[in-house]
Amino acid sequence: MKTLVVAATKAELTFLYQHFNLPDTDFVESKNFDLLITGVGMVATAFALGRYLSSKYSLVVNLGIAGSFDRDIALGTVLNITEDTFAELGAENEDEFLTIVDLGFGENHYTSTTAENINLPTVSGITVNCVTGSEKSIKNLINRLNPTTESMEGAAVFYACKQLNIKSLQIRSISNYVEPRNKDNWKIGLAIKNLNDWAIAFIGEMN
Ligand SMILES: O=C(O)c1cccc(C(=O)CC[C@H]2O[C@@H](n3cnc4c(=O)[nH]cnc43)[C@H](O)[C@@H]2O)c1
Repeated sequence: MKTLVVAATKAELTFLYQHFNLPDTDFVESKNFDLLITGVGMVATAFALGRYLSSKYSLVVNLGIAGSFDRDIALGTVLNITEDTFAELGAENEDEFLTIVDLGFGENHYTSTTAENINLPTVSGITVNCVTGSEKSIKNLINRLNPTTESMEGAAVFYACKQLNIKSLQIRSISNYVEPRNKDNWKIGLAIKNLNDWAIAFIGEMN
C-alpha cells in the first residue's frame, strides 16, 4: 500500500520535487509514494482526488501553506491540522449563519485519521473558497468556529479520504496571518522551505 502526497500547487512542493528528482508533472508515481497536484481550492481538489484516489493508498498526506488567525504562531511554523471545517457551507439568515448540519444536509467538520505519531503542534483549521481579508469576517469566523488556520483545500482532502476510508494527514506551514490582504507581509518562501524540510524527512522515515 502506498502514500499519496497531495498539494494545491507545484510551487508548494518545490524542494520535494528537487530532492526526489521527480518529473515536472501534476501526477507522479514513484516507488514509495505518489504525488498529486490538484490546483487551488476545494473544487479542484475534489475533482483531482475523484480521479486519482483509490484503495491502493493507505495514507493521504495533504501538504501546503496556510494562513494563521493566531499571531502567537510564528510565520514558517509547520503544524499538524487535525480538524478542519468547511466554513462557508450553509446558509445566511440575516446575520445568523446556518451550517449544512443545521440545514440537515450532512457534515461540515472533518478530522485527520492517521495513527502515525506526528511530532508537530496540532491545531484546528477552516477551509474557504475566499481567503478571509476583512476585520468583520475575521471576527465572525473566530466567534463561530475559533479556527487557528485557514486553507482552501484541507477539509476537501479529509472529506474524500473519509468517503474511501483512507487514513489522512494535513500538514501546513504558516505563510501569513489572516488579515486585510497585504501580500508584502506573506513569508511564502520560508513557509515552503520549512514545509518541504518536514515532508522530505517524513517521506524518508516512511521508507
Ligand atoms: O505567490 C507565490 O509565490 C506563491 C507560491 C506558492 C503558493 C502560493 C499560494 O498562494 C498558494 C495558495 C494556497 O495557499 C493556501 N493559503 C495560504 N494562505 C492562506 C490564507 O490566508 N487563507 C486561505 N488559504 C491560504 C491555500 O490553501 C491556497 O491553496 C503563492
